[in-house]
Amino acid sequence: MGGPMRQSKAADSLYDQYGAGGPYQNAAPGSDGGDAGVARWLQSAGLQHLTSPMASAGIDHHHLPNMLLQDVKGYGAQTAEEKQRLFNLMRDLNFNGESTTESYLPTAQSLAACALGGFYLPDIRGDFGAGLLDLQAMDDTELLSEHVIPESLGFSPFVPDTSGVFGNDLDTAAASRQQKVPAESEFSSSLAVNEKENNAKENNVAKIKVVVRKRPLNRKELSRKEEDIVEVFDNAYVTVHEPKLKVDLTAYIEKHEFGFDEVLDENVTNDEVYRVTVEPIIPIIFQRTKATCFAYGQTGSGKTFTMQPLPLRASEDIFRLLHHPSYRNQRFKLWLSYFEIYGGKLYDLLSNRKKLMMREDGHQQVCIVGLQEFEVSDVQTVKEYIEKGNSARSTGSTGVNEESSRSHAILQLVVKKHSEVTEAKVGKLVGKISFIDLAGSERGADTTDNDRQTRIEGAEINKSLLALKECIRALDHDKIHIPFRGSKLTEVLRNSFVGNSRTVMISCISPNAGSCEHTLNTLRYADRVKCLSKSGHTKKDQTVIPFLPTKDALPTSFDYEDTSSKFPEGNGLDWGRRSVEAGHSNNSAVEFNRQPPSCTSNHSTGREQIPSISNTTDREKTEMRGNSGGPKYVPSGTHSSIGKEDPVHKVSSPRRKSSWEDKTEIPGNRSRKDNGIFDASSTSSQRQNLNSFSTNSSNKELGPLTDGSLNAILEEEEALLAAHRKEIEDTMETVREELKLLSEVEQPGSQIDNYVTQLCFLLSRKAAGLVSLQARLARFQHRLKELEILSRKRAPR
Ligand SMILES: Nc1ncnc2c1ncn2[C@@H]1O[C@H](COP(=O)(O)OP(=O)(O)OP(=O)(O)O)[C@@H](O)[C@H]1O
Repeated sequence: MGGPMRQSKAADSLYDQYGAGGPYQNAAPGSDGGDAGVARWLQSAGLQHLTSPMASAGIDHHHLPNMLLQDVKGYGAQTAEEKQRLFNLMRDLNFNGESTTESYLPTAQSLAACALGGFYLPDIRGDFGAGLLDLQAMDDTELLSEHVIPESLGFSPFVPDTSGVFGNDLDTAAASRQQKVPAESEFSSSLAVNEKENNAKENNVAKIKVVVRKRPLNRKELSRKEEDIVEVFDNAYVTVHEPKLKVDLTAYIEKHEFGFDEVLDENVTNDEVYRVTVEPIIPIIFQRTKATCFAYGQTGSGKTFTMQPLPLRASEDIFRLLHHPSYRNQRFKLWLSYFEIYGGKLYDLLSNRKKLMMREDGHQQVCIVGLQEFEVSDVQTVKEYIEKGNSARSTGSTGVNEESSRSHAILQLVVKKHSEVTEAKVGKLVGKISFIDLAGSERGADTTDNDRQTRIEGAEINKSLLALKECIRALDHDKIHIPFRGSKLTEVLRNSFVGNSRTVMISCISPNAGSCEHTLNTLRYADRVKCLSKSGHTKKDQTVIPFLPTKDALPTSFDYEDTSSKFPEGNGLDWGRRSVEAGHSNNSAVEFNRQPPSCTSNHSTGREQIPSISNTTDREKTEMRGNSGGPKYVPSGTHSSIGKEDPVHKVSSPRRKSSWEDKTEIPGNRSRKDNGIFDASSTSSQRQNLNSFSTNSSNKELGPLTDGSLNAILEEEEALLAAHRKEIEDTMETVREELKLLSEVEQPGSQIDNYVTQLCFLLSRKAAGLVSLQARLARFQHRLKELEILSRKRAPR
């Protein structure tokens, strides 16, 4: 990288300026101009005030590195800007005079000093050599440690071009930069601009962004005349009007308000979703960032609908950047992989669902052994891989969604830098983005319903969603310990979360009254992710304002009259408290009134600024309405949904999800409920489970199917299968030996005694193997029974 050519060119140009022909003729490094020369260098960098302490120690350019140690020695560069100038100066020295003596290598001390001062300049790193000043690489061994030409970053098509050199060939720009040494004022101002740009880039993309997307009412909901109870306003707030019944059967509305970074209503297109979620992250993927975008929400709320277009859009923009003059000479390539986590196990969706193993290397880097990565160089290929992967996903049918995801699907786009000579596969990670389509959040309910397999699936999903939330929260609080080991999902994502990371959570919600409880749970989950965030603003589920119906209102009807003006906030809360005291059994009201004050008081309005890059995308818009085939939004009717339970969640056996196109509603799902398969008890037990996702949820609320027992059962299952496989192999080996023995004994003159002894040995071996497998099987059966008893204890029928 950079290579001797570049250095000698730079050295020549610097020598022209500082040495032979330049204004500082006597100051050529290594020359006897020595002290005066160093003083002039410092002056040229606006650091003349640093010369006096040096003078007493005898000025020598070898002392320059020590000047970074002001924290230790009490002199030298004091501010980040001074340090930056000093570094630039030393870099220039390195190009020029130092080549005649020894190269400057920063000492551990100077590095530490930089770290202490919070000083990190990516554009300096490369000039000192690969990774030498790469402080980020210290806690992130996986990332690229080679020099990525930094100048390019300012010219990203995603960042407004203020430099005026956008579009110039990189080499030309670099060469002109090397030849031109700016005058002092120019130097300082360009430095300031760079610093500002870097800060702006950092700040524009929040570390964690929580976005809510509401889908329109679907055909089935419309035909049932379900109410739309979700109201979005100001693109940042969402109100859920929860229909409720009092003990005397009069209807009222509880209003729950939340605020997030973005709230997208039912009219928002997938294109706009991309713009506010993933698009701002793409340029920083090229700046050694690992990003994660995931969709969370109940089944049928639109996670897959939302997630599926995103990787394709992202790859379009990544390709655009790869071909941009800034990057096209960098030998960057894009790689794609797609796998799913199903029942705590990993499967490669692009490799016939090959089972994958997760391993941790010595540097605690998680490797997915056997995962196929494919190099992609155009959008069409990306699309084909995504379609292939989608068709291999495990899905089942729920009452809400005919093709419901039963797994977490993870699609990763990885930018790697390849060296000139090595084979194709080898490349250093520059940055990556993972897209995760999570399984339906209500799957935790499956821990007590359905068959055993579905319960285990549900428990695993439940556990992983809680673990994910815990990890995100820990990350946002810069906690040292991130509980990655909480689940397979978080373990797999570990690499994406450490170091320079960005996370976008898209919470998908359904608008219909029947999904109210799930919608609230989703919003509370999202709120928990953001609520305690020091960077996040969250207008919390802040009021419980009962709508008291007029006398002639039917007990089962409600409307959306905004009661906040009639009832001051305090009244709502008081009412809520009274309802608890009066033994009101509604969990939501109780839950709400237990909200920690820290959350409810956090009403900051500061929203993150997402740089607008819409002028850079002239792609066809994918309209959510119209060409998507999805249902059109229709204003809610007046028919009541109070008392209706949430649609069914029974799942069918796994099938493949054949979705690239939108899916259509299957009316048949409803009749299953009508047939009485899904009775009230199942719904109430679901509700019981759903409460474990509530605001105050913690892992212990998962009940008996939590970490210990679930992990144990999954491990035992794994061990049983492995033992069975080994038993088959051993048996086959024994059978081969038996066949050989038989053929030998049939030979004329064979020893029958020998045959008897050997057969005896082989049969005992076979029997021992079978007994051992039977014992393991019995143990496993026992564990399953225990699990079943625990589940039933938890949700008595
Ligand atoms: N914003 C939207 N606009 C139009 N249709 C939508 C929207 N969101 C979802 N849909 C439609 O709703 C149905 C369910 O969506 P989807 O499969 O994305 O749900 P999901 O949350 O992924 O469910 P599961 O967790 O069960 O997989 C699909 O037919 C989809 O086309």
